[in-house]
Amino acid sequence: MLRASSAPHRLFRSLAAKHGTLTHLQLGEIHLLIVSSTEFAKQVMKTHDTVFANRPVMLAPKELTYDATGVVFSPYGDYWRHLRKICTVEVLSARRVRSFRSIRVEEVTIMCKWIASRQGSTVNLTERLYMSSCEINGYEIPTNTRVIVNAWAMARDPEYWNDPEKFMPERFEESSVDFKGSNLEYIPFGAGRRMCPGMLLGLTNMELPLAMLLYHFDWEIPNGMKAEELDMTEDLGFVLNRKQPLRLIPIAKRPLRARA
Ligand code: HEM
Repeated sequence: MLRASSAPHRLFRSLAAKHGTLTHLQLGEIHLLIVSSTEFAKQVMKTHDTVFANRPVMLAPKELTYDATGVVFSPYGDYWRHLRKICTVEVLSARRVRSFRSIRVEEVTIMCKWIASRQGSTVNLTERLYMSSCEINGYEIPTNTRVIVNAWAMARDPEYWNDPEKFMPERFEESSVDFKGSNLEYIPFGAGRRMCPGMLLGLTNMELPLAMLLYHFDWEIPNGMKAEELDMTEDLGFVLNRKQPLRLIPIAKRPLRARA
């Protein structure tokens, strides 16, 4: 298990294939419940949402976030509810996200100008674009069990997806599945009470740069490599990253106009 710790999402998926999509692990005194199917994720994130909305007390967040007093790591309760309200109503509301539009456009234009100045040479895109106890299915889940919902595995479940490992964005064109937490087979922003409150800001900050990069440039893979040959190895950090940076060659397609 320790050897597989750089890809726990893969390890947990293979454990699920062998032992079932609700797996209990005991690591010393810590109970860990790994949920790898939409059916059980629904129990955790919808049916028993309040029970699982808590966060474990962990050393790193305590040290790094002023005794876990931020919204991400604070325990479920009145204090978290208060912070969450400030986040959704004041900091991350649609009105607030819209109000930063001009800054967003300015920043993305600066990035595109930089890319245009590197036309024909290879640019590193990954660097540049960072932009209480309860019962489930007859099993008694002890208090303080830590739950990991393997959203990565669920988004690749052949029961829900055709050709699940294939990058095929067009699969969403005719589909009613969205990413806002109601379809548990696809939950990049989580689901339930602790779902990401920054979804709108995150999406807005992704959509504009992506649209401008595709509108103004064509992109070529260096060294005559084919798309299938790109190294897609994953690297686990706070989120799942590419191990090798994405290096592509920008070819200017439509000129960037100066904005007022
Ligand atoms: C594409 C970008 C983003 C993705 C994919 C993402 C994804 C997530 C996920 C999966 C969670 C955990 C949800 C759960 O436990 O069910 C989360 C929580 C959270 N996210 Fe995001 N997020 C993004 C952008 C942002 C941004 C831009 C902000 C704010 C500036 C933000 C603030 C938060 C906060 C505060 C929480 C904790 C909420 C709580 O515990 O109540 N996120 N995010």
